[in-house]
Amino acid sequence: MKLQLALDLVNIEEAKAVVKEVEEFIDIVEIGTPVVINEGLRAVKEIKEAFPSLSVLADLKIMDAGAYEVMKASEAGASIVTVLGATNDSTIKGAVEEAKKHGSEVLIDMINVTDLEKRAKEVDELGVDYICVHTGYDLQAEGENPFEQLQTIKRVVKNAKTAVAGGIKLSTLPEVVAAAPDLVIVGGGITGQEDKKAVAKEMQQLIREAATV
Ligand SMILES: O=C([C@H](O)CO)[C@H](O)[C@H](O)COP(=O)(O)O
Repeated sequence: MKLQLALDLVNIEEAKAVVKEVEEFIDIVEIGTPVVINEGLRAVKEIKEAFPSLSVLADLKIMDAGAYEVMKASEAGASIVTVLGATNDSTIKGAVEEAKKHGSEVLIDMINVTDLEKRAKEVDELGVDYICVHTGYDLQAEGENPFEQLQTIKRVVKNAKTAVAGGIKLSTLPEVVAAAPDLVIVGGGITGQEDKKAVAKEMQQLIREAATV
């Protein structure tokens, strides 16, 4: 089980400062969609150059032009690129094929997919690397979380790795790790804390303990 730090509400310099603080406790740095909108793929490139031992995920939330956008993100240094599960199979297949050429991976974000079980089974047959349940900011604000959805994908996904994102905090992490996803994605649960290092350290500990049970 890996820990991914999601950086969403920062510029490149702020992103570097946060990663520097917690780098020893995380496996993957996510350049979040708002950062890509503000800074472009330069953010992926600069973070990868500054922290070569960490994997970088580009949260492009691709909906079309899968191959082209995966190519650009991979060239910038992304090891993982996100594509929306709500899009069509052609876009996903194009993204997967292109990622293979670059040695990168595709994470399918199932945000707002209405029939999660059906779509997860379909997407799982397309050779994707990760299937991720995700409660976005706007639904988090309405009190939703991705924990029940995680149980669903754990039950039906047979090939891909599973991931979970959306408002995960230190207090809710035990419930998440108990479901044994392959990847736990945390943004505000680390970046919004005063002592980011201490929180990231505790999160890594919980994840490691769960992996040895
Ligand atoms: O993908 C995300 C969101 O859509 C904004 O881009 C976040 O990275 C993801 O939700 C994780 O962040 P937190 O919810 O703050 O943990």
